Amino acid sequence: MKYCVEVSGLAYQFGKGDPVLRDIQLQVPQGAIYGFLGPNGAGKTTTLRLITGLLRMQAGSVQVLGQSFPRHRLDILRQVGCLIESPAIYEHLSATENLLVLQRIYQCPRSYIADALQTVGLAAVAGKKAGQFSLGMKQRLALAMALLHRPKLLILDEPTNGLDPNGIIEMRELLKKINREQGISILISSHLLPEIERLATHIGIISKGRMVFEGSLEQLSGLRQQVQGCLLDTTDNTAALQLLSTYEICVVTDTGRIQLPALPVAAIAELNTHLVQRGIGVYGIQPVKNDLETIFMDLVNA
Ligand SMILES: Nc1ncnc2c1ncn2[C@@H]1O[C@H](COP(=O)(O)OP(=O)(O)OP(=O)(O)O)[C@@H](O)[C@H]1O
Repeated sequence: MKYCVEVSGLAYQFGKGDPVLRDIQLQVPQGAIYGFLGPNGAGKTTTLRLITGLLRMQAGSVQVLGQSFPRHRLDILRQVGCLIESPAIYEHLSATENLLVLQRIYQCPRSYIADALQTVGLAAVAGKKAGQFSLGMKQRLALAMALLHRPKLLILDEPTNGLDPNGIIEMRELLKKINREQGISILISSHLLPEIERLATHIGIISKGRMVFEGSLEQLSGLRQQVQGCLLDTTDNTAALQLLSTYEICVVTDTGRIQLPALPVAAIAELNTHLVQRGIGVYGIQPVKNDLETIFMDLVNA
C-alpha cells in the first residue's frame, strides 16, 4: 500500500521541558481520510506542525508524498494544503480577494479561485467581505485557501473547533466530497471520537505524546466486538445468584440484572443448563459489547 504520510520515530520537546512526543509512528494511506484523535494536550498539533515544517524536527523521519522532510520541504508544501493555525483571513477583503493574495504567492491559474470557492459552496458570496461571514463560512473560506493550489493532501488541525452542530455536519460532508470527487487524501485531527467515526476511513489515536492505536475504522470497531460480559435475566435472581456464587464470578448490576464477566461460550451455555436444571427460568442472555467511546477512553487512559 502506498502512504502519503509516513512518520517514524518522531520525538519532540519544547526547550528543556518534558518530551511532548515520543516515538510517533504514523502512516496515512493514499486516498484515506485519516482521523488523528487524542484528548487536549496529547500532541496532535505538535505532530501536524512537525509534518508541515512549522516546527523544526528534532528526531525521527517524516515522508510526505514520497519525499522526505525537511530536505524537500518546498516541493512537499506545493502539494499539500494546510489548515493548522488560525488562517490569515483578511476581513476587509472579499472571499475572492483573499484568494487572489494566495493565488499570487502560489502563481497558480486565476481560474482556480472560482473553482475553490465553488467546491466549498461560497461561489454565491464570492464578492462579500470576509468580515461579514459567519464562523462556518470563514472556516469554508479557510478550506478554499488550503485547496486553492489543488493539493494532493490536506492537513487540517481541528477544523470544526467552535462550529455549531450544523457547521460541523457541513464541514464533514464537504471533506467527504473533496476526498471522494477529487481524490485528495486528508489528515484531520480532532479530540471528538463521534466526529471522526463518521468521517474517517483510518484512525490514529495519540495519548500523552504516544500513539496508542493505528488502523482502519473496521479494526477499531473490531475491538468493539470483544464481548465484555453477559447480562442474565432469570425468573428467580436470588436463587440464580446463590447457585452462581459457587463459581465466584457473578455480580449484580444496578438494574437488578445479573452480570457475568466475559466467559467462553461453552461456559455460558453450561451455566444456563445448571440454572434451568434447578428450575430457574432463563429468559435472557445478552452479550455486553464495548462501545467505541469506551474503547477510546480505555486506550487513552491505559
Ligand atoms: N509552544 C509551546 N511551548 C511549550 N509547550 C508547548 C507549546 N505548544 C504546545 N506545548 C505543549 O505540548 C503538549 C502537546 O500540545 P499540542 O498542542 O500538540 O496538543 P494537542 O493534542 O493538539 O491538544 P489541543 O487539542 O488542546 O490543541 C501540551 O502539553 C502543550 O502544553
